[in-house]
Amino acid sequence: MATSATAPGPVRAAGLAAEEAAGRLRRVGPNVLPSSRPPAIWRLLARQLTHFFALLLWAAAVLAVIAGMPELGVAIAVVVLVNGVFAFVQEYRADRAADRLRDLMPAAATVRRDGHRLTVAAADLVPDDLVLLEAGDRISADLAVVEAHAIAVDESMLTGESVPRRVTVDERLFAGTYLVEGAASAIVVATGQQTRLAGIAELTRGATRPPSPLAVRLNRVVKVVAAVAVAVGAVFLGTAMLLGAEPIVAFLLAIGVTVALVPEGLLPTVTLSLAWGARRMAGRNALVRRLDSVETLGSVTFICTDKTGTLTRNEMSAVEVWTALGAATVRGVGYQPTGQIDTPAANRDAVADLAYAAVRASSGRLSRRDGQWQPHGDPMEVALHVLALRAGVDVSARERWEPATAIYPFDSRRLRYATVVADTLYVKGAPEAVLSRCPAPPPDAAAVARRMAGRGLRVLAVATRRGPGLGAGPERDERELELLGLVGLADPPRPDVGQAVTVCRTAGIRLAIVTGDHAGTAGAIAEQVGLLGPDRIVVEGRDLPADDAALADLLEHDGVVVARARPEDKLRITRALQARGHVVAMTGDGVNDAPALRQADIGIAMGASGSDVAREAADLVLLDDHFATIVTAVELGRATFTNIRRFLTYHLTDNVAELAPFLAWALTGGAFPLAIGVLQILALDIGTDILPALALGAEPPNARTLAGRARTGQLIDGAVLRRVFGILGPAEVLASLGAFTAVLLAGGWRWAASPDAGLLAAASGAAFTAIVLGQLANAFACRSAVRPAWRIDPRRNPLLLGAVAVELVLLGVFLTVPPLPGLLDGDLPTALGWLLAATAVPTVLLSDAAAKRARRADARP
Ligand SMILES: Nc1ncnc2c1ncn2[C@@H]1O[C@H](COP(=O)(O)OP(=O)(O)OP(=O)(O)O)[C@@H](O)[C@H]1O
Repeated sequence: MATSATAPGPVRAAGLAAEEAAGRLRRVGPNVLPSSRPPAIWRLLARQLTHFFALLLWAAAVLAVIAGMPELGVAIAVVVLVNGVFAFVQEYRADRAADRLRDLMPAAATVRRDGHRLTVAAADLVPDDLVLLEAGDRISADLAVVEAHAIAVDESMLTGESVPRRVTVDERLFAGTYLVEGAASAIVVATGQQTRLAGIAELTRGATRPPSPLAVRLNRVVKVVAAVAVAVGAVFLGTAMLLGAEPIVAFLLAIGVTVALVPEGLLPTVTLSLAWGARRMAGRNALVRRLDSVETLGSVTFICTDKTGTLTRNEMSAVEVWTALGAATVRGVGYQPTGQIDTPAANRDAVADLAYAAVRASSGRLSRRDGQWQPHGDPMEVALHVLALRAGVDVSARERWEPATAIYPFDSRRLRYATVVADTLYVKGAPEAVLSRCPAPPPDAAAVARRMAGRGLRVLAVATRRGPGLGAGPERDERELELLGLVGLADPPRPDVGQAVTVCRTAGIRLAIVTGDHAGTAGAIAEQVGLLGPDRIVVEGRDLPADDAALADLLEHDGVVVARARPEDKLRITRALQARGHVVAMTGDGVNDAPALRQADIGIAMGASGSDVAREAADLVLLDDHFATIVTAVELGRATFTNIRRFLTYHLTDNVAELAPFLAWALTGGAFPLAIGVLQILALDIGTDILPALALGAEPPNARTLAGRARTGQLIDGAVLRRVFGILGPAEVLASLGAFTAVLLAGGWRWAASPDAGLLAAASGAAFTAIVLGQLANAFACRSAVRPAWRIDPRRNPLLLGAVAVELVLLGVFLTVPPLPGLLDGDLPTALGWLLAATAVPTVLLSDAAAKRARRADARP
């Protein structure tokens, strides 16, 4: 490994003065890329009005006007316009929601200013700032390297080259790339528009995103329904011609029917409902990076979580120290450097030496600013600094006299971190990774480490080596070590993890801990939070079964702990579970976790800790790093998925009710009059139906959301189709055609006769009213797939109450406000018509409840 270091000059080492930085920021402006201006609104709208389908409809509208049916022409035009505007508004809002999500997680950078290490917003970087980088960091400006410790950068986003490039002092690092190995400090040479990335961003702007898998699936649904609509149109055309209608009139009516039945509004409604889901998740600290992850989250069946920070608080404190001279107990509060170390006097110096060595082999520090102690970097390393201060070691002073000459940063292969200071090497790391490099470790060291881990402590071994010739790289230097002792760090479990684990178990979601930590530590924490399964399986990464099927078998025992897992183990585990049909959520925070995060159905990274590389590869970022937040996100994902099914069920039922009159008319060869016309269908589709469908998309999660297994995959499955075509649709058809026929018969109509226009309009008004009222009842029925509508508290979805109120007002308008009744061919129903139309409500509610009851009875053993 190439290692080079030149100590930065005295001015550079302290970084810019804060005042100077602020002045420069005012002069050169913030370090942001020119924002990619969204395309003009009129352009987006125009796109919705001119796609292939819309153009066909425009042509049909013109034809209709020419053929002397202006009301049909206008109606078709209204459909195109309303659908276009509707799709535009929803897409626009969903895009906005996605933008806001991005803004929630601003990029940060670590700099040195006035000699202090600070975290600043990447946008505040200015030329000549001294930036401190560690493996996993995103590079936020163009930089010149002044100090390099075995660094490599991933420049694939700029050059397409996927092999990381080794970089040494004086070379350039470019904004938008990632440091994937080592540690470095570098000076900012260009920010914002001046960076190389800005030039490239200019080129790629306007590139279109590929459609998401969900969009592809939904498009399929829309296509199937559209095909049905076209078929119905064709049957209609044939029948009309057989009955002697003029071909052009028949043709246009057929187009009208087809238009009416195609659910163009479906896709945007789904998108909006995903955006709602994403917004709710963001409100609960779960940030999805793509909208369709909302839906995938709902179908997660297996969660692999790590430990530190997710199950535990990531508030480490060194509580035990062991040296060859004896044990020590550390007492103190949080990061307060005051505290006490209980140990025999003879051991004090050994403990102090160990603590100093541990801090030197770290980069995390505690520093004092404005009278406050503040942690910087890895909380575990900060805890070691606290330990050193409690042992009475003035680390900062000694560090100033003894600067590091080489650093071998921690990586998940070596499991060690080492620093060379002149003729001394300081090392800390996982006990087995350090003890194996000590020729003569104290005989009981390994046993002590195991005992500490068994109590749930994270254990580090600290060692040193003295002598000339150091600085030749970790492989050469990290040998013949002399063990200084062990440190046990406590990191208490988060309080509400236990509950979240229980929720997962009721939701049929399997769990596993996949951690880089020691088996003893991980097993103890798993036990404490109730995650360890009844079989108490704790296995190390290297002992995992070589065969993927056997690996999946092992993990299917719920609550398995995989300790000392390497990044490649995470990738294998993900693949093996996916091959079993699991939808896998996998957490990761390190640079090397990126492949596993990409492979997982839901890759989860941490917003508070963890690397930028992992966040970039993830689908979900936990702002609070908390395991319970994963469970919340899954719950909201399921709720969103259920809502999409709810309004699909609602919408398709309406289509059945709209189709039936045409089928009845066509199948009887016109002997049974057409109960509703094309314009009435349009009034239903783009009038009364829209708001309740949207309101169903906002149904809040309920107690049942997380009870039982996830329903994966299909939005429209057998259950939805049975409900639509077997229960809800027929109930509405029965009520509407029943009302229609009864009004006709009461008005003196006989089979195969043409009813007079007034009677037909009154009967048609009754049929129309029945469908609207049936849909009203249907909206409440669709709120649950298992409970009768009247068992669900209506106040839980006030939007729906508002939506049905509007629906009723619209019904009144369509029936009474001229010229609408004349245009729609539907008059105010007669008293009998009203009465029968009103039966749609109990018909829909009761048949739905009966079906739900029957299904429940079936489900019982
Ligand atoms: N900064 C460090 N310096 C030295 N050793 C470390 C450091 N961080 C971790 N280790 C050692 O490496 C082991 C693995 O750590 P790593 O951070 O890879 O685990 P992880 O998978 O992130 O753990 P978790 O699941 O707890 O988040 C630890 O148990 C510890 O012994």
